[in-house]
Amino acid sequence: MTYVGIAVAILVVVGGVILGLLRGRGRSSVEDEREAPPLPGSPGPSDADLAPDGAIGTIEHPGEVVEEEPEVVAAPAPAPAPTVETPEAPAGRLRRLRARLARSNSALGKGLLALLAGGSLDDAAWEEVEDTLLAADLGVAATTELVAALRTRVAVEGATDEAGVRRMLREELLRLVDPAMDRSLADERVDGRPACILVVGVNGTGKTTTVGKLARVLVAQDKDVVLGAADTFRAAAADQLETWGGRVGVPTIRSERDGADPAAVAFDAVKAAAELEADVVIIDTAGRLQNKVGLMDELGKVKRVIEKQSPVDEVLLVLDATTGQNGMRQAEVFGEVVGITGIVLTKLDGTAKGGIVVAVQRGLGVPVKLVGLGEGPDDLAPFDPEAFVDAILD
Ligand SMILES: Nc1nc2c(ncn2[C@@H]2O[C@H](COP(=O)(O)OP(=O)(O)OP(=O)(O)O)[C@@H](O)[C@H]2O)c(=O)[nH]1
Repeated sequence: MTYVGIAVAILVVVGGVILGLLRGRGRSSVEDEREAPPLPGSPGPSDADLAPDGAIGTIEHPGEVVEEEPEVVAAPAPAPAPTVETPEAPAGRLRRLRARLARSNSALGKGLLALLAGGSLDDAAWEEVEDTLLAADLGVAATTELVAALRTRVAVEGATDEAGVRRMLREELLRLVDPAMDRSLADERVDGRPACILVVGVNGTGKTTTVGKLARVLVAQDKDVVLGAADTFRAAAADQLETWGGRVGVPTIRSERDGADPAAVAFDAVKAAAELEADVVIIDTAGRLQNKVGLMDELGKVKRVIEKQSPVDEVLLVLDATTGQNGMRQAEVFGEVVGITGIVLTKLDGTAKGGIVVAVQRGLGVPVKLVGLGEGPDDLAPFDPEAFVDAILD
C-alpha cells in the first residue's frame, strides 16, 4: 500500500513537471514572435500580411472556413496635381479675334467702303469720309494724308466697283499702319542673361492683365518666364499677377508688404530670373498719373535700379484704346521718363476708335506691338498690320 502510494505520488509530480514544461515552452515562443524586433534589412510584413486597414492580419486556423469577404477599403485619392494650362499659340490670334475688331470698327470699315463705292464723290462726300476717319481717332494729320491719297487715286483710276474701292482703301490704310515697323518683342536671352521687359502705363489701362496675358503668349512659345510684381501701390496687384503666373507655371517675385519699394522688387525679380536662367523677365509697375511728378520720378528710379544689374530691353506702354487721343499726352510723358520701345493697345474690342493705332504710332514714333481684344486670358494678340486692316474692312 505504501509502495503504491509512493508510486502514485511520483507519477503525479512527474506529470505536473512535464505539463508545466510544455506550457512554458508554448508561451515563450508566442511572446518571442510578438516581441522580437525585425532585423535590419529583414523583409517586413508583406502586403498579404496586412489587413486592409494596415494592421497585422489575424492568423487563420487550418480547417476554419472564412466566409466573409475581407472589407475592401478604397485607397486614398491621390492629391490632384496642379493643372498648368496650355495657352493658345499667339500666331493667328488676331485672325481669331478679327470679328471683335470688325464689330467695333464697322463705321470705319463698312462706312468708308459704302461712301467710296457710292458713286460720284462730291466735296460733301469727301467731307464725310474725313469725319469718319477723325471719329475713328486716326488723327488730323493721318486723316488729311489719307483723304488726299484717296482723292488722287479716284481721280486717276476713276470710280471703281466695290472690290476696287476695297483694294484701294486696304492699300492706303496699310501704308498708314506701316507694316515696315519692327514689332518683334525683346523676349530672347541676350548675352547670356534674360531679356528684361518693363511694363508701364496709367492705372486701369490693363497693365497687370497685360503682363499676365503676355506671360501666356511667351509660354506658348516655350519661353521660360519670370514675373516681377513691382506694382506695390495696389494691394491686390501682386496677388492678381501671381494668379496669372500660377496658371501657366510661371514664378512671380513679389513683396509680402504693401507699399514696399517697387525698385527693390524689380531688382529682385531680375536677379531671380538670372539665377533661374529664364529667357525673359516681365516687370509690372504701378499705375500712376503722369502729372504726379514724384510718382514719375519713382518709375525712373525703378528703371535705373534694374539697370544696375541688367539693361532694360523693352519698355511697353499700355494704353487704353477707349481713351483715344487722350492717351497720347500720357504716352509722351512716359516716353520722356522711361523711353518707350513698344505700345500695347488694350480694349480695342470695345471701341470704334481703331484709328488710334495709327495716331499713336505716328505721335510717338513707336510701333504697336500687341493689342488687347477682350478679357479672356488669350485675348492679347501680337499686332499684325495686314490682319488688322482686313478685320476693319470686313
Ligand atoms: N474688354 C477688355 N478689357 C480689358 C482688356 N485688357 C484689360 N481689360 C480689363 O481692364 C481692367 C483693368 O485691368 P488691370 O490689369 O487691373 O489694370 P491696371 O492697369 O493693372 O490697373 P492698376 O493696377 O490699377 O494700375 C480689367 O477689368 C481687365 O479685365 C482688353 O483688351 N479688353
